[in-house]
Amino acid sequence: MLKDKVIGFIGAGSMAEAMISGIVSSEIIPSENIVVSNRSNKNRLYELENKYRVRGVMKKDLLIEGLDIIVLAMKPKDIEKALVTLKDNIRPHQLVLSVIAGITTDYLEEGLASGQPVIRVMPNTSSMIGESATAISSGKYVSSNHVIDTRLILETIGRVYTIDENQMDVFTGVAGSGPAYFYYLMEHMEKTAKEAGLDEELTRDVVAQTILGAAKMMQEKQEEPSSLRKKVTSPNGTTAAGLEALSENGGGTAISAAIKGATERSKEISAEKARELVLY
Ligand SMILES: NC(=O)C1=CN([C@@H]2O[C@H](COP(=O)(O)OP(=O)(O)OC[C@H]3O[C@@H](n4cnc5c(N)ncnc54)[C@H](OP(=O)(O)O)[C@@H]3O)[C@@H](O)[C@H]2O)C=CC1
Ligand SMILES: O=C(O)[C@@H]1CCC=N1
Repeated sequence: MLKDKVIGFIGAGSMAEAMISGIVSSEIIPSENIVVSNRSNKNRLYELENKYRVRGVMKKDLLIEGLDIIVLAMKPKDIEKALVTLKDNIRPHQLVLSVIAGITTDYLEEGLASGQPVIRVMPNTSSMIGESATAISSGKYVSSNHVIDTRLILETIGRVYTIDENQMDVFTGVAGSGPAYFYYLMEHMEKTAKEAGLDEELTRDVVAQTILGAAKMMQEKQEEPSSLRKKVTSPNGTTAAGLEALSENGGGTAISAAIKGATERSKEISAEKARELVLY
């Protein structure tokens, strides 16, 4: 039973918190069965303990043996050292979920004891409110029960998609990094509206509600975005003028470039790590 399992987050940053927040509010795993750890920032562990009633433990005191599910939630640069410690303590039945961008299941399987079940996961920070778009790809040693448990956990933080691992880089570019593009867009919408005299508090709400409404229209009406866009755009109207300015200023190209840039960075991290493995 999932509620009897102990889940340990190695890494106590924004992504770990976003996932913990979603999991704790769903009560699928009791908060006393959730452990979170880092290497140096004790205050951060106190903060998470107080907010979510989980257990905060410094890395050196973390009993890996006591965990059923281990979530790797550190930056890519820190994974190599983390694997060295894990390899000595991990047991074959323990399931490893990695949310680290660019880190492949091959890399993790290589770095851990042979036959370790590993699932690569790409959530986003909307996990915090149960609205993540999360992808999963299984490694070679994962059973169907591992996938069932993983999906049950991740469904508490939003929608879950099973994809081939070769699509993980672009998924990361679209959905892992995606919220940041919308925040950037919102920053610019807010700034421009404020400069034109719209009330600041009102603007914040209006911008968020406009994006939320557009996203829900896509989900609920199951219509192509281009078709929805056309319905907003009256001939010779305000939207046509707005879209023309957007296109003239490289709006579409900029969005594609953002996704391609993030996708390439994910591929680059995988390649860097694969090279390190060869040298090791
Ligand atoms: N933020 C996001 O939107 C998303 C992030 N991700 C992925 O999640 C991962 C974490 O990102 P994010 O939360 O933003 O990063 P943060 O920098 O906020 O957090 C990283 C955490 O890892 C800890 N850490 C590093 N090495 C170790 C170790 N060996 N043992 C225990 N703790 C360790 C750090 O604390 P200390 O230094 O004290 O050890 C820190 O708490 C990244 O790999 C990223 O690719 C994936 C999807 C979305
Ligand atoms: O910026 C990053 O590398 C991480 C991965 C996806 C979102 N944040």
